[in-house]
Amino acid sequence: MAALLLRTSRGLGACLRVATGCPSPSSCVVAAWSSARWPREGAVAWRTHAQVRHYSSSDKLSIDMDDKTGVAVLKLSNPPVNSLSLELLTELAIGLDKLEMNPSCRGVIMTSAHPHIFSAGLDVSEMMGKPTEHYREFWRAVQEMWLKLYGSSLVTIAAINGSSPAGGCLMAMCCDYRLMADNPKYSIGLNETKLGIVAPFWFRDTMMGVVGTRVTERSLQLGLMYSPAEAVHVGLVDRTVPEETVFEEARTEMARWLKIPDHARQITKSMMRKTTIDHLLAQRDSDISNFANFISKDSIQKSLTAYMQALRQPKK
Ligand SMILES: CCCCCCC/C=C/C(=O)SCCNC(=O)CCNC(=O)[C@H](O)C(C)(C)COP(=O)(O)OP(=O)(O)OC[C@H]1O[C@@H](n2cnc3c(N)ncnc32)[C@H](O)[C@@H]1OP(=O)(O)O
Repeated sequence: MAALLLRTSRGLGACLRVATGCPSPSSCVVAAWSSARWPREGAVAWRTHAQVRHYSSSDKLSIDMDDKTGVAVLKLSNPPVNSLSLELLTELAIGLDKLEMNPSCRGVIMTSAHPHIFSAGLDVSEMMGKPTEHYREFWRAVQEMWLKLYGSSLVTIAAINGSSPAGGCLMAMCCDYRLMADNPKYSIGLNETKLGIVAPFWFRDTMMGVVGTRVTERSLQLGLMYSPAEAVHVGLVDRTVPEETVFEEARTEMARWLKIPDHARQITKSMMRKTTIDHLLAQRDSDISNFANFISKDSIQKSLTAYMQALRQPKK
């Protein structure tokens, strides 16, 4: 059974389907894993160094897979602030898919190649002054990235080595465990309301799964950004570590998680996340339409413009 599960794993959906004997992807967890886009041969350059394989199809993302340990390191590398553009989101989904399909991969550490910023969240320029079709395509890519990361059957650990607002916080919350550099200058949280926009239900559900209903309600309404210490206090981050040790601590934590038999951990993870994933899958198209309608409104475009202008002002 264990071997069968491991060999057939294609994200949490397949994992629970095999475990429960459910034949129909549509009635199970993650039906939307797109095999049509997998593998994208030709777009991916492979380099081999001993047991570490590097692959990426973009300079905005690097993925190093160590066949010996079964651990991949996924580094966001989209200067200046690792904002999640359509291109980066697409590469992330493809990269996660690739790791999911790699039988020697058991865990992923997600981190940033840039010091001080984990990710600034969604690229606001993708949500401003564009045609509706672009908004639809962008939002589908945001959903896809979330489905792949939140629905991953691998152990996922966020090594948060800098600030992580909004979509950056969402990515970290999708992971199984979060370590953050203890630098008080950094902050993390879902600050959408401060931009005059509203985090959708699946952002909310992801946060509720991490910190519970009350903290989520307060955090979302006020668009709260937490310092690393505060984030630990509310449970948004599991622990803080000295800045220079974030990555090594993530490796040590990963080793702990990998001691658990994959099939048991995967089925448990799937059980915990199934309802949330199903919720988005059932409403995927209407969620895209909602986003495109909402973001196209003049009042929302004005809010985003004002927010970006304020961001460009010299910092006090
Ligand atoms: C039904 C409707 C649903 C709608 C839901 C939408 C959900 C949205 C989710 C999101 O993720 S929205 C994005 C929210 N992100 C933020 O609010 C972060 C804003 N950025 C910052 O707070 C800071 O930039 C930083 C990340 C803390 C880094 O600070 P630092 O001082 O190091 O750099 P800056 O000088 O501020 O920025 C450099 C450069 O980058 C631009 N920039 C920053 N963030 C973004 C971004 N998210 N998207 C696009 N561009 C960004 C910033 O404007 C600067 O540009 P230039 O001035 O150099 O041109």
